[in-house]
Amino acid sequence: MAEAIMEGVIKTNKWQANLITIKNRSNSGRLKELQTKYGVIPAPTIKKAVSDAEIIILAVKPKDASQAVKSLEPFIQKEQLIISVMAGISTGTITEWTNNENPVLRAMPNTSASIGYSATALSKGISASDVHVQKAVELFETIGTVTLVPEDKLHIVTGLSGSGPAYIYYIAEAMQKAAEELSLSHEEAKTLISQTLLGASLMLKNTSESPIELRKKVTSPGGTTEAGIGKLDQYQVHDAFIACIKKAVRRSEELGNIK
Ligand SMILES: NC(=O)C1=CN([C@@H]2O[C@H](COP(=O)(O)OP(=O)(O)OC[C@H]3O[C@@H](n4cnc5c(N)ncnc54)[C@H](OP(=O)(O)O)[C@@H]3O)[C@@H](O)[C@H]2O)C=CC1
Ligand SMILES: O=C(O)[C@@H]1CCC=N1
Repeated sequence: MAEAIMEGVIKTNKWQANLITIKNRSNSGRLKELQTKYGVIPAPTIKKAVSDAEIIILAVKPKDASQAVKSLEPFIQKEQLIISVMAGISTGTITEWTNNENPVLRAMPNTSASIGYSATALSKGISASDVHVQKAVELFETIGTVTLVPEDKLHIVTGLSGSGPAYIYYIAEAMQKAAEELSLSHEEAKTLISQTLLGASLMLKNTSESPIELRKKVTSPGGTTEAGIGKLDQYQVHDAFIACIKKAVRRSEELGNIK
């Protein structure tokens, strides 16, 4: 996720790559690769990574979060803005782990950040001000849209739009498999599927019509769409998607209980 954010941000030319410092746990080859690809600067130590930063972005897996965030504690300076993209983990927990009163915000972007199309939601912790929120909005608007939500809604956002690209890729995988089984070439199928998803997405975004209205327009009585959707209904795909999102939301809540 950190790569998707840095790729998107650098592409806009609003943020210089050589002002972005990166640090991971142990994979130095990966840091070198990112340096070569984007011109960002690997930090040899956590101290170096943190000390001069205006904004610290936390993007480790929730299972590693406690150890990673606590390791920053000795080096964090007053006024540094901390932004976490970690699923589930609250601003309150991050404040506890860093043992200071620094402003903490949470962002839930998605991997479409790498091409400037993230749907990011932002929430602020109690020590963050509107000025901090504005700074984060400016940052995340370089990689897509930003929606401000109260922190207790971030679990929902995580299950919906944080994980969301994967649900769409799951559908795309099935469409691709069907097309190839039915003898379209890989490239023919890919072009048709990606443009279909893009067009449908732009229709949702740019018209005032609801998904159900748009779907009805495609569905001629007695036609192919009706036959196809009948099969989806038979497999209860609609209900399965609702269950999928609710399950992902619950998982975000569980991740938030990590100590
Ligand atoms: N992937 C996604 O679509 C999204 C992910 N997120 C959130 O982003 C976070 C990262 O997810 P993702 O990018 O998929 O995970 P990755 O496994 O790809 O990246 C995690 C990174 O954390 C580093 N790391 C682990 N422990 C430490 C530590 N103690 N100190 C410094 N660095 C450490 C790892 O370094 P090393 O490789 O050296 O171990 C690795 O570079 C998660 O919290 C997730 O919830 C949010 C929105 C979307
Ligand atoms: O799968 C995950 O836990 C992360 C959070 C949202 C998307 N990926």
